[in-house]
Amino acid sequence: MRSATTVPPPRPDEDLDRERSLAQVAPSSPPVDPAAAERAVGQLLVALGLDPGAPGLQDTPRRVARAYADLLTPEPFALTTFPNDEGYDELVVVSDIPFTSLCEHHLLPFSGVAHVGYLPGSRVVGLSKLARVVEALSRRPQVQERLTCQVADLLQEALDPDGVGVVLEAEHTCMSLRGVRAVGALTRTSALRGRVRSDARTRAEFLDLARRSRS
Ligand SMILES: Nc1nc2c(ncn2[C@@H]2O[C@H](COP(=O)(O)OP(=O)(O)OP(=O)(O)O)[C@@H](O)[C@H]2O)c(=O)[nH]1
Ligand SMILES: [Zn+2]
Repeated sequence: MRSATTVPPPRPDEDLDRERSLAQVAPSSPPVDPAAAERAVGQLLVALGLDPGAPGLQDTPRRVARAYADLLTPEPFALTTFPNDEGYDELVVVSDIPFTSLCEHHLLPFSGVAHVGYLPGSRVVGLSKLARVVEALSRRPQVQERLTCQVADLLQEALDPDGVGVVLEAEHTCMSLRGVRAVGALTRTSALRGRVRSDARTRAEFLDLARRSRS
């Protein structure tokens, strides 16, 4: 049986608990105010010594406001799960999930790939939803460590699997385009939960699968 909102086993009060925990980990942010954002970008141009009336810059406030609205607006989705009828009890790993997030210190993008795996309990999750979780949590001001933990915690809470593993590899443009200008420097973070963390064999297997990714 397909389920778009809940994870087993079905206990009457449990569905509500899980939905609540999902909302806590991934709360929807207030909507962007496009007109206010556009005005603010216009003021920023002036403060930076630029002429917002110059031919090439006339539409820039609107474009920049829309670009940031895009980067900060996650696409809603349902975390569809299915009963684990086959009793599948090995790791499921989706690797090389591309993502882009916004560094909360500079509001510059950091981007790379995520490797997300879990050890199923009584339900399995739709594979695309692993990528959607990464995407949804990326579209907010972040630091890479928090994003990594939020992906792991959301899956652990919503799916109640035997374990979760998340590895993120990203390049931060705040560190490559400006400042120290360390072009190509890659930051790797990981968050392991349940048996993926506590069981040495499972942990090693997950990290090996994540390492064997294309990147
Ligand atoms: N831990 C962590 N640090 C980050 C992340 N994104 C950016 N930073 C760092 O946040 C720090 C902010 O440091 P500040 O000294 O306040 O800012 P800054 O003067 O612009 O620093 P520089 O980048 O060194 O020029 C920098 O070291 C960034 O590299 C992240 O995802 N995780
Ligand atoms: Zn930054």
